[in-house]
Amino acid sequence: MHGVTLTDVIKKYGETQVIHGVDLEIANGEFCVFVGPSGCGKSTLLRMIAGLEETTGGRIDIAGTDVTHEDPAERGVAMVFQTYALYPHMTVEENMGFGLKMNGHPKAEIKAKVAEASRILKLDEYLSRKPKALSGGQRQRVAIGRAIVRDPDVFLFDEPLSNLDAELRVEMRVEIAQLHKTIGATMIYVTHDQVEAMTLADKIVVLRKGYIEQVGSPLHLYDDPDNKFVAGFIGSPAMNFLNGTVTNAGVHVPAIDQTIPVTVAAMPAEGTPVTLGVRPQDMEITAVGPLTCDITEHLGGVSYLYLDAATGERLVVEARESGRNDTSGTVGVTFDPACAMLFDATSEARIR
Ligand SMILES: Nc1ncnc2c1ncn2[C@@H]1O[C@H](COP(=O)(O)OP(=O)(O)OP(=O)(O)O)[C@@H](O)[C@H]1O
Repeated sequence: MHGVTLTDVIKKYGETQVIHGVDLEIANGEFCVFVGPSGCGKSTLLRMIAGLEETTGGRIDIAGTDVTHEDPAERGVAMVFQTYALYPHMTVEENMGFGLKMNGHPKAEIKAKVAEASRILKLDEYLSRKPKALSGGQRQRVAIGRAIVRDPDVFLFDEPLSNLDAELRVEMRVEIAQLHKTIGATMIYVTHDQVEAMTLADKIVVLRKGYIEQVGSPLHLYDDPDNKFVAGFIGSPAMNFLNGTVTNAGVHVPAIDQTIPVTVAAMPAEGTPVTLGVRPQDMEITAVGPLTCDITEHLGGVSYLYLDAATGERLVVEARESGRNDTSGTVGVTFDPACAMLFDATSEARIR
């Protein structure tokens, strides 16, 4: 396999360990997204693959070669950063070709490679402009172009869209997906935006506190999360979690004053506290129940209803916009018990 392999990779800053023995295989040509909350170690792991951070323990292989202690330039990777770091006094064309020029590549070859990158990224009409005469999205395309001309085995992206406004983010997200389709290279992409992760990734790696929580395709993580953390992180709005207790009829959930006939193979003993998880999309509002509607957000096609329970727990329900989501007074919720997931109240592991 000629992708990227991490074997028991560890990072320490002095006495502080921030990456705790990560094992991961990224196949050749795969689009892999590292996702997780701030401080979970995504950027550190990416920078270790790039060779910008020293690896304290374990091994990193790229394209079949152990690169753990190689210089960044020897690894066959190209990185695109959040800040584009373009040279302000150079044109787009010069910016894209600069790395190759420094490495002594012949002029004709540089011109051809820049032309090819410019064609892929639709930058032809901007080649003679300076960065200050470009929009944020165009600048980021130049930064990507600078990576493309180096023809790397692996592209590394560190939150490349986080400086762009919402509309441009969506546009560039689609362009990056197209780029991956066009050139088919292995790409590793760091973001804390789960929508970016869901839409771009072949494979998502969910990180938390320097550990991998779960690895899988976007839909696999959405449909079959291993624990409450992954279930809550993947999916928007986030999954609802409610406290419950196992009874002989299923799981009693005080917040909604219902016993849900959940069937899992490994049902804990009666009386065991558990957490019940149901996605906002899987719930429906009913006319009668113990929940108070706090706020309704109308998004056009759908609306989100924020409900308060007497237990202090909150729920979000996604409703199809009908123009008559009358939510004055109290309401209830209903859902197919087959949609509900159960988690251990203490360890937060999924109970299947
Ligand atoms: N030079 C350093 N010295 C000590 N600790 C560090 C250093 N750099 C990063 N860390 C710690 O390593 C952990 C991982 O940081 P990292 O930047 O990789 O997180 P991240 O997931 O990329 O977060 P963010 O989304 O906020 O960028 C954090 O707890 C951070 O405080």
